[in-house]
Amino acid sequence: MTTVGVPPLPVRLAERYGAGPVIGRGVGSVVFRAHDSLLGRDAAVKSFRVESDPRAGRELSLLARFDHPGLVPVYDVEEHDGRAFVVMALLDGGSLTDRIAAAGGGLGLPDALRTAATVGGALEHLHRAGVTHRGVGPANVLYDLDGRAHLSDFGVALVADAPRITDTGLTVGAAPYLAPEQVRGEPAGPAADVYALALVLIESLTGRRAFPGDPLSAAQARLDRGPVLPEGLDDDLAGLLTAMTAADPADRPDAAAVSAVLRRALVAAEPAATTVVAAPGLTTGGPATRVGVGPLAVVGGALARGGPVRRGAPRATGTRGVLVLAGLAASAVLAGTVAIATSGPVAEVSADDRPAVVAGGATVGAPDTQAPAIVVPPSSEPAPPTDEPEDDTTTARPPDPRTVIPEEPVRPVALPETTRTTTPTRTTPEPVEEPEPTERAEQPAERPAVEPTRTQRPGAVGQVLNGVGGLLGGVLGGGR
Ligand SMILES: Nc1ncnc2c1ncn2[C@@H]1O[C@H](COP(=O)(O)OP(=O)(O)OP(=O)(O)O)[C@@H](O)[C@H]1O
Repeated sequence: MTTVGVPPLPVRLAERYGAGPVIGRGVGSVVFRAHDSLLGRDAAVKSFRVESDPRAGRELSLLARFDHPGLVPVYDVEEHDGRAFVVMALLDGGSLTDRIAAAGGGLGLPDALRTAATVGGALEHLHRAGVTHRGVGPANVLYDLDGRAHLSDFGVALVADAPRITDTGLTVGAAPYLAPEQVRGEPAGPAADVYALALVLIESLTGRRAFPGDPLSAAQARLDRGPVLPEGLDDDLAGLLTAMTAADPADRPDAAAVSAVLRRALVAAEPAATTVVAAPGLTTGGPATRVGVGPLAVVGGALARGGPVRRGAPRATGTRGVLVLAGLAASAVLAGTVAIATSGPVAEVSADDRPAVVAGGATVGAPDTQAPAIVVPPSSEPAPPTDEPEDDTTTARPPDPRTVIPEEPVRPVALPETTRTTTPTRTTPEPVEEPEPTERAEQPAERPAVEPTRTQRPGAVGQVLNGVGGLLGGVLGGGR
């Protein structure tokens, strides 16, 4: 068995785990297969560099305390010689990225909701423990062989919370899923995870990024407007996605409220899967039919019934946004990942406008008070594609036994006052027939179901982007 590129396991782990081949690589990390000789099962080991610091070990040991069905189970951890080793369950079912790619035009509504509800529950668990994930994205949603979704990489988020460990090569956010406040370089709390989950759900439903295009224009777009929602969504789901992607993090529902609504939407959608074929962009095929999730009884302006939500309200862009985006450009964010890394000077900024991009490419200070650092990742080889069974969501089938059916009656979900008073802005006339795409970058295989009609104005950020765009050439990838 070849173990090329696998860092040597610390003695204690080596006594129990036999290292196997590399499964994949992230930004500054390697994941490899291992065999647990004690329990006679395979596992996955993720290794990444951390400060050689007693705190690293202590922070890592907290990982194994997280126990939630929506999180990747962590079996063991150790810090040795400046490297962290996280032994976790081997999830051989591929990632949500793989599933979306295999489905071609988006997952069916039940499948998309099931995954989103699971991730929402995992986020609720993490947030209650005071941990913000900061890396929510399809690549970090892994499936076991029974098809259950698990949010991975939460350990990295935890370790990244330790200021002294943050100076190392840890990923703190996947560019395509960053919330506006992260793009602007403002503190990123749990609301950023909620925002990212909304983008993940939209992508799951449509098969396309909510903000397509290269990382720079995608970053700029989310400062200007909300995402375009999939066509045919029930008003409740559209309202939920609108609330989750509110420009102001304080206006977003928390993960608990989100997962409650998603679970109920899933319960309503499951039986529908036996009879309803969704509209284009929501399933892999079939005649267009409106997709509903049933009466969710969600209160609050953004979530209440009352007409489909199509947003696109212009958003103010501050100086920080300019600086962070400039950092994004200048640092050539390979594979669309915004990362803290160990090498490469990037940019220097004033303390007043600190987007957490500092010379040397490392971030200083607690991530909760800093923006993602922008650097060239030391290693970002794409993980090999994983064979993933394609979901046939158009096939009639009984309700999925994995669905969590809440026993309590449907209850209103309280949202922040500010959310309730949010007035969604329509940007798309209804009904939409054969809309002409307005965003041409990163062309999807098929025409988006709904396109914004608002023309983006470059503004300050755009000017910066225009200025640095030439430097980038074809370096920037599409992100994870
Ligand atoms: N528990 C696991 N079981 C099976 N495969 C895994 C597991 N954890 C990660 N992988 C796979 O290993 C590869 C690298 O994962 P890793 O978490 O290091 O990178 P990433 O999440 O893509 O990026 P980053 O860590 O930089 O955010 C990915 O293809 C991922 O699907």
